[in-house]
Amino acid sequence: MINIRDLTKLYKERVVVNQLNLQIHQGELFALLGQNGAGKTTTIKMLCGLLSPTEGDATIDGKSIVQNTQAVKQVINISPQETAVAPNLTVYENLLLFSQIYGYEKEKAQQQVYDKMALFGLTPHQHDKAKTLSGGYQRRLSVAMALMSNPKVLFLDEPTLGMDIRARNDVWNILKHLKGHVTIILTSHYLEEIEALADRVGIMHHGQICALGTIQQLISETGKHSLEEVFLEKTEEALL
Ligand SMILES: Nc1ncnc2c1ncn2[C@@H]1O[C@H](COP(=O)(O)OP(=O)(O)OP(=O)(O)O)[C@@H](O)[C@H]1O
Repeated sequence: MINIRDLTKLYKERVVVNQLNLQIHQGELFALLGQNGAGKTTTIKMLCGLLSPTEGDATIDGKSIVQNTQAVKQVINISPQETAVAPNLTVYENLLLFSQIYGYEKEKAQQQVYDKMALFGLTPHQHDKAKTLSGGYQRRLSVAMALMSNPKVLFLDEPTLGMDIRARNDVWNILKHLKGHVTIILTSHYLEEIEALADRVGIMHHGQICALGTIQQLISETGKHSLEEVFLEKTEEALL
């Protein structure tokens, strides 16, 4: 579904993503894990067509992110780190706007909005302006909006940042429902989130994937006891 080949990004002379090679399968929930600055968001932005790679390419559903960015944008969607809701529109209006942007007829659009509000527990807040929602509810709305286009591939950059335990649990349950139907690439610093959701994990360090596999594989390959121990070993810096 996603085939990344030698994907590279330089900011001035600084290499931020370094000849990344990775395949992500259809319907898989793939977690990208890495320290601050490892290159996760930059990778996601390139895959979404928001940033041009310096070198390399990737195909999504057979379409090149370099040659065919518009076609890629038709099959993907993203819930970015910075929540992308229109602050002065209500929950209902935000969702309806997105549904209509994606070209759904009014009746179909309204039905989609009601479905997504129910799925995300947003119905009681449908008349609230987005700016009055708590951070956790804004994230829920942002993820719901990303699903309005019924994407084949969904990128979620730290989807549960700032959510309380129940809100996080609700989003996890939604993502578990989507697994197998939508290919999901998720970044998160919460290891328990990755343990709960991910089919496979890629640990990113200095712009490269330094470990790849299921959590069980990573644990048994390294002889460690937990994903946290694996992560700490793989991202350890040499002491000067
Ligand atoms: N527009 C930019 N210009 C210059 N450097 C940038 C730019 N955007 C990101 N960087 C740098 O690229 C590196 C990788 O950033 P990126 O946001 O991809 O990391 P990340 O793994 O997503 O980190 P985090 O976990 O903190 O979100 C960082 O050192 C960052 O400072």
